[in-house]
Amino acid sequence: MNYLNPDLMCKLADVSIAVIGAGKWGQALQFALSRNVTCKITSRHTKPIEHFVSVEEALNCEYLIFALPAQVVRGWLEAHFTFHGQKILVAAKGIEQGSGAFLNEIFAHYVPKEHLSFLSGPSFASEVMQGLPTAVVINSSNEILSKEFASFFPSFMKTYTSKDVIGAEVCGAYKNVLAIASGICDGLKLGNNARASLIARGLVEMHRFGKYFGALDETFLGLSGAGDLFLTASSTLSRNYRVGLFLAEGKRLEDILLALGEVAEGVFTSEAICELSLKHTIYVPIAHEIALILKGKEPRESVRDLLAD
Ligand SMILES: NC(=O)C1=CN([C@@H]2O[C@H](COP(=O)(O)OP(=O)(O)OC[C@H]3O[C@@H](n4cnc5c(N)ncnc54)[C@H](O)[C@@H]3O)[C@@H](O)[C@H]2O)C=CC1
Ligand SMILES: O=C(CO)COP(=O)(O)O
Repeated sequence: MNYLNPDLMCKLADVSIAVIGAGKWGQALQFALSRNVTCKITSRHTKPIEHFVSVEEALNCEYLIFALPAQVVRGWLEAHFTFHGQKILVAAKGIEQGSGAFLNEIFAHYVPKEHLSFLSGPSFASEVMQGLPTAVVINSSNEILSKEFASFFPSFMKTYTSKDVIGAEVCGAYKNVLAIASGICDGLKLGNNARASLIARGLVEMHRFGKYFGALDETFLGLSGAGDLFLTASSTLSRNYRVGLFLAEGKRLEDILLALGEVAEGVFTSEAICELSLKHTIYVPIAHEIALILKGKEPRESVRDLLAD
């Protein structure tokens, strides 16, 4: 039961909101928000979900939550989206392959900054679907927008707000690559010392990368950075961690992704990070080795190279 004040409860009754993307995260967000508001949802394929609507009907809502894989966001916006004042919460985590574009840069072509916010923090969809305690951050240059979206979330999801959009984006995207690395470490049975060292050095690397783009130090110490990294790099609930496990076992990436049946954003973001690090001369040894492993390098060779580095 959510004990919101009566005034807010009245306002919530009138909220017009839709989730774009009915994958694991989209459905989990709809489930959570439905504690407080009537939340519509849409997807490219019709699904037997309550309040499932057409893309057109969803886009007519005042508040939109984008839970699409990061690599398809630009194409989806180009094909479907016209701005007419909607307020946006981007729930995807990733950096676009090829362009190296952050999601805030992609959305900026379609939506003014003051209508844009970004969701970050340690939040497995499967645990949100169970109503387990979760803490997330809503990041926007427009604090009023962040607080509006925060007011829609149920009491089991504690929401913080921050203005460090780029920091949240870097953390959400980079931790997926580090989760693959952690899965490889465990798949090779290198031990707890190795995994802890890898995660710690990964945090340093993610911070170095983020600082280049103007991210704030505290973001890396909080829920968006350390929180989401510790979660994703230490659990088989993480798709990215599982990709790492299976790579260490010698499975082919195509077979891993086919069997996974869900997106593993780190596979695509690792290449984007390497493209950006090359362009801006940023030292990213772990992300570099993950990109090489995804292209076929032997994981044990990468471990030797990282230890020798
Ligand atoms: N699953 C989780 O625990 C969390 C996921 N996220 C992020 O949310 C985003 C979505 O992830 P999930 O929902 O877990 O992935 P998913 O693999 O469960 O679902 C992806 C959805 O996108 C749809 N899709 C794929 N290509 C499309 C296209 N070209 N056009 C339209 N729809 C398309 C698929 O049909 C599917 O419904 C990712 O960026 C992920 O990192 C963030 C936090 C938690
Ligand atoms: O972002 C997530 C948890 O915060 C989900 O991680 P995976 O995409 O690795 O499952």
